[in-house]
Amino acid sequence: MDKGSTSHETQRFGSFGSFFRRCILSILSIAPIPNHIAFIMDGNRRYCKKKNLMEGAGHRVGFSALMAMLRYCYELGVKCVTVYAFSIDNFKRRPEEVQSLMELMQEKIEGLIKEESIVNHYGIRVYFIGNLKLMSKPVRLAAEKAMVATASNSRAVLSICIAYTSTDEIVHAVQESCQEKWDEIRELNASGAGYGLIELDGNRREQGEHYIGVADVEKHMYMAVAPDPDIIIRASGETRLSNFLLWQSSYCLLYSPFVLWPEIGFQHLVWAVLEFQRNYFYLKEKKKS
Ligand SMILES: CC(C)=CCC/C(C)=C/CC/C(C)=C/COP(=O)(O)OP(=O)(O)O
Repeated sequence: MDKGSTSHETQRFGSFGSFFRRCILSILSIAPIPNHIAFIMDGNRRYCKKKNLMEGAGHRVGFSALMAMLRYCYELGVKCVTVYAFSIDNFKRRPEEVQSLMELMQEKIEGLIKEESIVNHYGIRVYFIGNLKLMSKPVRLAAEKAMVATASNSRAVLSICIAYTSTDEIVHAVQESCQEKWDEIRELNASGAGYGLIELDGNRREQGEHYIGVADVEKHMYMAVAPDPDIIIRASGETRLSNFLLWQSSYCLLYSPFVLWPEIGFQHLVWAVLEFQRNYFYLKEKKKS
């Protein structure tokens, strides 16, 4: 078991933690459980200031909070968890801060695939989502290694968004869709079938009609590895999405507890899930209409 998660939990619940948690999780399981929860881990630097810690310590405690949260989610039966770990905009921070985050990330990603890690304990397949070539080489290599090492895990999914923004994801998916269509057209023309833009998919189209549909773009999204999230939990009370899962969050519940990410706990997950359950049938109807 990940040491970080154990200490985080012990601080919160003491020795009754595990039993108490299991009771609550069983009660919650009576109603529908969200399939996919996404987290915006906001407030790590503010935590550092609040506790007078050295710069960077907040992100370390934040990682422990994440490990504990993953455990609660997977014990509850949530199949997919997504976390916003590093946005493309975060590259604008001071070089020392970016460097320190890269080092932390490399260390923690390497830790994720160790035998005793939470990932192996729960059979989690890990995906790194985003424009990975923007990350430092050691982080990119660690991320690729973790994806390969966990590729046969099938009980749950963890998507870690790094060098990610939604707008970048959408632009990338549109570009890929255009490229795919263009390749199809070229192939058809080369085969001598005499097709062109107008008759690519067998239907005649008027000029100005579009060839790229929602499904084409969706298929090329980085986040195509998971269904749309049911809940986004953003720590620190902020209600902005900050360029996170914009395409995927139309029918998703946004829950923003007034707590800094390193201080987030089991109780915040419980409230978010209760809120989801309270809105379950309403949201289901909304998705249909
Ligand atoms: C491998 C892995 C998943 C590592 C994750 C490590 C981790 C907790 C990263 C969080 C990074 C980040 C920029 C959080 C936002 O808080 P902030 O720094 O913007 O703090 P603030 O909101 O107080 O300014």
